[in-house]
Amino acid sequence: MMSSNVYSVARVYADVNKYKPQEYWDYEAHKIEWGDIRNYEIVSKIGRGKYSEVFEGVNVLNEEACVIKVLKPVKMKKIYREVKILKNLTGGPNVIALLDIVRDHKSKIPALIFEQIRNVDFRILYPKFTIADIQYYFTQLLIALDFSHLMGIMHRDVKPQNIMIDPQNKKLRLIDWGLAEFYHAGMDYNVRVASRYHKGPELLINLQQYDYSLDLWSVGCMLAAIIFKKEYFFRGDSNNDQLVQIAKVLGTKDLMAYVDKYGIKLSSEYDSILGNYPRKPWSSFVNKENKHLVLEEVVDLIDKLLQYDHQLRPTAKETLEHSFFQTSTESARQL
Ligand SMILES: Nc1ncnc2c1ncn2[C@@H]1O[C@H](COP(=O)(O)OP(=O)(O)OP(=O)(O)O)[C@@H](O)[C@H]1O
Repeated sequence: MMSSNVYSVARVYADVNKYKPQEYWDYEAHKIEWGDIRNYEIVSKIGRGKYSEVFEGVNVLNEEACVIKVLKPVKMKKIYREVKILKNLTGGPNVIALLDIVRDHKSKIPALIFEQIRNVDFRILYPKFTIADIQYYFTQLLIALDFSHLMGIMHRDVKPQNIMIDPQNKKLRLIDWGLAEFYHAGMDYNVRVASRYHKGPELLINLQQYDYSLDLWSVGCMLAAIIFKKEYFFRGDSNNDQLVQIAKVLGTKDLMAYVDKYGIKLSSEYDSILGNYPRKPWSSFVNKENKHLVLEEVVDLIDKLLQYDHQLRPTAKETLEHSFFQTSTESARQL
């Protein structure tokens, strides 16, 4: 919904959809061209998400492996949105490629056919990362995000589970565009997006005019988790507690300044739980296990990404230009 009170607009790519033809972003008008379901066979089950069941499959025409994402019954509008966004982004760097869309004759249940990535689970992969691996894979992720933002699309669910990495081929693909949305300046968006540990403060304070910078918060959460060797960096046990966990690190004072800057009134549910937390220095997270990863430059980048104020976070492109990605492991200094 377009708001009559515009209080926040993206610093970059704010007008891209304004200059694209309506059929680019008007996903409800999109007509799906259905492929032939007989071209695909299920091989085995890989995963189950909130919105789908995912299988490894094969294209029987060319014997090529693929992934079959069978959608659970949700609003057709959400399916149209995911398909339109995938069609707009397929072929872009490090974005999962949508190969076909089919549906079951009887049930009419749709399935999306994707390229298959030989993913290694992040709980196995990330703990083994060297600084060079972190630089390489975050570069690949940021390239995908900058491309998607340039195309007027926020992902809104960046998290390890949605980043497929095939370490043998050093291939990274950003998947699951099911929560992604077109950005229109001045639009009020639903804050019930992203998964809890990667939700930006804007979502938790109910600031609806958020933008691409939401994805950079999630990137910051992932980077901090890997560098400081925690499975998740902010781990709340409810949405409200998620903001408390953030405030325990970034402090309550800056949170209040953020809320005031955009004229947001904090929900009274926070009154009793937010406390008066001081800012924690990043050095307090350093320990024996992680200190070889905690370089000055990467801490500076984490500090810039994990800012309450979404407008102050670096963009995907600015992040790519950060000195961390120019640092060689030999010359780097630990914090
Ligand atoms: N192209 C792919 N290659 C390899 N594995 C994939 C691919 N696409 C999906 N998967 C696997 O299937 C899981 C679920 O896929 P996806 O995230 O698209 O579905 P979802 O229903 O939206 O999930 P969620 O509810 O977790 O957001 C992924 O986390 C991943 O493990």
